[in-house]
Amino acid sequence: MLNLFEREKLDLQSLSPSDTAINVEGLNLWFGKKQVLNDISMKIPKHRITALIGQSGCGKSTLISSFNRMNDLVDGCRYLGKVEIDGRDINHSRENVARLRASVGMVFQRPNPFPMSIYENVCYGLKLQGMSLRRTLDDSVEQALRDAALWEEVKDRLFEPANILSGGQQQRLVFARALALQPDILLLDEPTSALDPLTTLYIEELMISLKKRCTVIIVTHNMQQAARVSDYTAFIHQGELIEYADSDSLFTMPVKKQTEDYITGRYG
Ligand SMILES: Nc1ncnc2c1ncn2[C@@H]1O[C@H](COP(=O)(O)OP(=O)(O)OP(=O)(O)O)[C@@H](O)[C@H]1O
Repeated sequence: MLNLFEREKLDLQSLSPSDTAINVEGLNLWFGKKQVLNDISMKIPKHRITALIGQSGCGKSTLISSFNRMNDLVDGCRYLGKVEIDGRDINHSRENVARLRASVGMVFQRPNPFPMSIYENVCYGLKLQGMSLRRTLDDSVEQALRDAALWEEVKDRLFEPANILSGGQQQRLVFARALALQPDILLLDEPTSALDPLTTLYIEELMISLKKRCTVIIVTHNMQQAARVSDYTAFIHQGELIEYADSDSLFTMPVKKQTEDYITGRYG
């Protein structure tokens, strides 16, 4: 059931620009004096799910946060190297960061609905973008909630506070909030680690269905999850990209010993 959108394997080394969602070239990143990312180069394919795995503190969240410049919010952060989206260097001083963050959405580990109604949560970003027509907002909210598989559960209480929802419902609400902006890329930072197994399955199916319309990048500590949902997996160790391959190969025939040790639970 989960492999509905299986496609041919792409050669990650020679991805064409039209197949590339994000092109990372020689990315180094420091928080103060501490180097957290070390010369990372990788091309992330469009309309696929790419998983980032690795020990706690290896730099996974920092790496995905460099895809929508969330690290800009951290004092003392500096970087060298390139992150290109649609051929644009997103770190260029002329980059419109608000527009970047709308097209590269992010969902975090813990559901973080805003302290407002379910409806207002979903249309928050749309209103910021200037959408004000009630009818258009209503349609967008309904569509985003349907896309996040939450509509049926909330359609009769859209104007109630979002915090009355269960944890799993709140996480789907956060997905709806990101999806309402029709992102090209969705960054998911351990999106199911606070959820029960059934809701996790729900969210995994949602991720797979999202591939049709956007590129999904997921940070996960759950190896089974990475193997189940992702097309490609990158293993990161102490800020370095150790191995990056299609998930079938990486999980069944890892090339590097460090990858094998990690996926077999010998460390981490
Ligand atoms: N805001 C920050 N200021 C300073 N150091 C930071 C900051 N955020 C992260 N770091 C450090 O950068 C390194 C990488 O952290 P990061 O959160 O990217 O790792 P991770 O692989 O996502 O870890 P986890 O799996 O535990 O979430 C860690 O050593 C962490 O302490």
